[in-house]
Formats: sequence, structure tokens, C-alpha cells
Amino acid sequence: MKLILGSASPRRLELLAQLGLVPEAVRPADIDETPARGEDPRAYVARMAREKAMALDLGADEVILAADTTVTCGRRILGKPADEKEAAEFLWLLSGRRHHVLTAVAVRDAGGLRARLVDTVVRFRPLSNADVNGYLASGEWRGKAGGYAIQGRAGAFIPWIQGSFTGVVGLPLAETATLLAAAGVFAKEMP
Ligand SMILES: Cc1cn([C@H]2C[C@H](O)[C@@H](COP(=O)(O)OP(=O)(O)OP(=O)(O)O)O2)c(=O)[nH]c1=O
Repeated sequence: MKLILGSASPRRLELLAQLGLVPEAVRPADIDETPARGEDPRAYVARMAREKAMALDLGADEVILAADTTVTCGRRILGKPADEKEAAEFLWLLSGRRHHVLTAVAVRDAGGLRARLVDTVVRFRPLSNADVNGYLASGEWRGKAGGYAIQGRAGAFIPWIQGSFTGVVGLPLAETATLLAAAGVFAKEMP
């Protein structure tokens, strides 16, 4: 089966490579990522991954992998910050407390769609003005749910997680490998 990555995220491509998987093609889906009013965060992230997987055309021998990552703090959904001001607001909100990072993965083939939701709890230590200003200046907040990337400098803010590190980065590898194997996608054997 041919693996198609339905995501523009370079992190997801790298995480797949970690499993020894190289997609035949990358076809990001362009969908409306606005949460519905009052939408439950878990329902929202599952819907996003499903819609990304369903938005693409699918050949008979193709398997599409799509995912969505969202940060939730209380009932608030923190998507990708629109600008530096919003990134600062997110970082202060996360400072000194725990939040959840939800990643939904959807795998679709001619037989239908299978999906999993992975919930990881992340704790930020209390941040200082210097932490927040330095992080904003790094630009690493851009394009990241919640305005940070655990795999970069923000690793210094995170003394503890419970769940899936790869899920926080954007693709929970254990669950993804299981879903892909069920669809007949396996890493090629090394020569
Ligand atoms: C919390 C967190 C998020 N992220 C990234 C992963 C995702 O790329 C991004 C969340 O945005 P998504 O909407 O999940 O994905 P995307 O827009 O990058 O790509 P596509 O919709 O085409 O699949 O945040 C990190 O890289 N590290 C982190 O610690």
C-alpha cells in the first residue's frame, strides 16, 4: 500500500521517518480549522483529523495519514497563535500549570477510516519575563499549537509530562504505527 501524508507539518514527516516510513506523496488538506462555538476540545481535535483525512482524493492502493494537534487549558482551545501578542498570552496562561496536548490521528484507506486520540498532560514551570521575551524572540512559537514546541527551546520550561512525547510534537508514534499496520503499511526492511 502507498502511504500518503495528508499534512504540511515537517514534524510529522520527521516523526514518520523515525519509524522508517517515507510517504509516496505529501498532500496537505486545506480545511477550515475554526472550532465550532462551545465545541468540546476532544471532539474538535478528532473532527479536524477526520476532516483532513476525508478532504483528499484516495486511490485504491493508497492509505492517507492525517493528524491534528491542539493544546487545551481548562475548556479553552489554544490553536496556532496568530501573532506574537497571542503567543505571549498563551505562554503566560500555561506558565506554572498543567495543560493537555491532544493529538488525533486518522488513517483512511478504501475500507474506511480508523482514528485514535492521544491525550498528554504537560507541566510548565513558572515562567519569568526573560523566559517569555526570549522565547518570543526565538520565533519558535510560530505555527505551533499553544505557541510552543517541546522539541525546541521550550523543552527548558517542561520538567514533567505524562503521556506521549511524540504526540505532543504532532504524531504519537505507537498509536500511528498500530493504525498504519492495520491498513497494511509497514516500514521497509533494511537491505
Ligand atoms: C505543542 C506542540 C505543537 N507542535 C506543532 C505540531 C503541529 O505541526 C502544530 C499543530 O498544528 P496542526 O494544525 O496539528 O498541524 P499543521 O498545521 O502543522 O499541519 P497540517 O494541518 O497540514 O497537518 O504544532 C510542535 O511541533 N511541538 C509542540 O510541542
